[in-house]
Amino acid sequence: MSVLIRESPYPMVSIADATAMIMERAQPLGSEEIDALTALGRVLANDITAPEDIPDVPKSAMDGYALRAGDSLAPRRVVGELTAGGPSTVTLGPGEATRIMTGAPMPPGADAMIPVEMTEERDGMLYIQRELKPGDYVHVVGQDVARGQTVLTAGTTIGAPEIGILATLGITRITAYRRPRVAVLATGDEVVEPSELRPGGAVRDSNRYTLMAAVREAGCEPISLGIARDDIAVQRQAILRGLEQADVLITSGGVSMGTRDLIKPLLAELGTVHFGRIAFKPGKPTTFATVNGKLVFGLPGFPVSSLVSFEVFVRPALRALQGDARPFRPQVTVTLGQPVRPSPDRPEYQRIIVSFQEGKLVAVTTGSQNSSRLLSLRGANGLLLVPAGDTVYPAGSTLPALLTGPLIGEGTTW
Ligand SMILES: Nc1nc2c(c(=O)[nH]1)N[C@H]1C(S)=C(S)[C@@H](COP(=O)(O)OP(=O)(O)OC[C@H]3O[C@@H](n4cnc5c(N)ncnc54)[C@H](O)[C@@H]3O)O[C@H]1N2
Ligand code: MOO
Repeated sequence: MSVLIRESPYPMVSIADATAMIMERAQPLGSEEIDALTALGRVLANDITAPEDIPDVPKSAMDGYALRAGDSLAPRRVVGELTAGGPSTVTLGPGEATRIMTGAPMPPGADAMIPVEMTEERDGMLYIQRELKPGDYVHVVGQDVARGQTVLTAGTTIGAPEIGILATLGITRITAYRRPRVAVLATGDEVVEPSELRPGGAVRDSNRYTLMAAVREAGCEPISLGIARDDIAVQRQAILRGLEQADVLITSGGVSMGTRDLIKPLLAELGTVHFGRIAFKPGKPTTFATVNGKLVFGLPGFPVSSLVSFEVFVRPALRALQGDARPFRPQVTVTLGQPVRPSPDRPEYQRIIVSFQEGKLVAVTTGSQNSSRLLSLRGANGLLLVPAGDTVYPAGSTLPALLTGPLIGEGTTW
C-alpha cells in the first residue's frame, strides 16, 4: 500500500510570483503567412503600413452638385452627371456645375460640392442657396488613411474592423503568430466520458470539455488526450503523447496530496516543476512545469478550481504564446452589492456578476463558492480579488476584480 505524504515538498508561491514564472517562459511561438480576410481572432506579427492613400482621389461626400466655389451665388449651367464607379467625363469651367453622387471622384475644375437639399435645378441651370468655400463637402485624398501611416501594430488581435482595414487597403495576406496547439488530458479512475453509463460514485469528465472550450476561446487549437486512469505508466504515456502533438499540455486532476496524485512526480521526472502550490483559491495545487521547453499546466480536478486556474494562470500564457500585446484580462475596481467573506488562509478569486449601475461597476457573487460547484461560474463575467483575512467586506466597499466577460448593462439610454 502506498503512503500518504504529510507535507507537500512544494513551497507555496504567491500569485504574482507564479504569474512571473509562467509569463517569462511564454514567448511567441513563431509566425506564418495567412489569408488576411479570414484572420478573425488571429494576432498580427508585423506592423501594417498603408501602401496608398484612402481615398486616392478627391471624392464627393454627398449627393448633389460639384462646382467652383469662386462662382459664388451665381447660377451655374449643369453640364453632366457623375456617379461613383461611372465614367468621369466632365471637366468644369467657370459658371458650370455637374450632378455628382456620394463617393464619385470630383471632376477636374471643381473645388467644392453642395448637397442637393441646398439647391434647385431648373431648365438646365443650378441655383444654390449658400456660398461655399473650396473643399466644402469634399472627401480629400488620404482623409481616411494616409499613405505610409501605420494602421495596425504587431500584437493586435484581428477583429471585424481590422479585417475591414486590411480589405480597404487590398492587403489579402498577413503574417500572424502561430496558434498554439494545446493538448488536454483528464486523469482519474473515477472519471468517465459524459456519454458513458456512469457507475455509482463516478464523475463525468466535465473538465476536459470545459478546458478545451476555454482553450479555443483563448485563440488556440485544443487536442483531446482522453482520460488517463491513475496509473503512472498510463499517465506518463499520455503526457508524452500530448507533448509530441502539442505546444502546451494541460492536465486535470491528480495534483494534490492523495496517494493517486501522480502528476507532480511525473512532471518532475520528465522535466522541471517550477511551482507546485500557489497561495490561491480555488486552485492551490496548480502546478507549472516545462518539459523540453514546452509549458505544462497541472490543474486541479475540482471543476471550478480547474477553470479558474486556467483563467488566471493559463489563459494569459496562451495569449502571450500567440503574441498578444495585452495577454491579461483588464483589472477594474468594483463596488460590492453584498457583503463578501474572505478565505482566512488564501487570496480568493470569487466568481461575480459585474454590472454598470449609476456610474459604478457593481459586483454580486454567484452564490456558494465551493470548488466543486460549477454553477458558481455560470453567468459570471468577473473574478473578485478577495485578500485573505477574517473581516467581512461590507456591501458598498470596493475591491479589485478581473473582467472575464462583457459587462451586464441595459443597452443604450439617451
Ligand atoms: N490533504 C489535502 N487534500 C487536498 C488538498 C490539500 O492541500 N491537502 N488540496 C485540496 C484542494 S485545494 C484541491 S483544489 C483538490 C485538488 O485535487 P486534485 O487536483 O488532486 O484533484 P482530484 O483529487 O483528482 O479531484 C478532485 C475532485 O474533482 C473531481 N474531478 C477530477 N477530474 C474531473 C474531471 N475531469 N471532470 C470533473 N470532475 C473531476 C474528482 O472526482 C474529485 O471530486 O484537492 C484537495 N485535497
Ligand atoms: O484550491 Mo482548492 O481549489 O481550494 O479547492
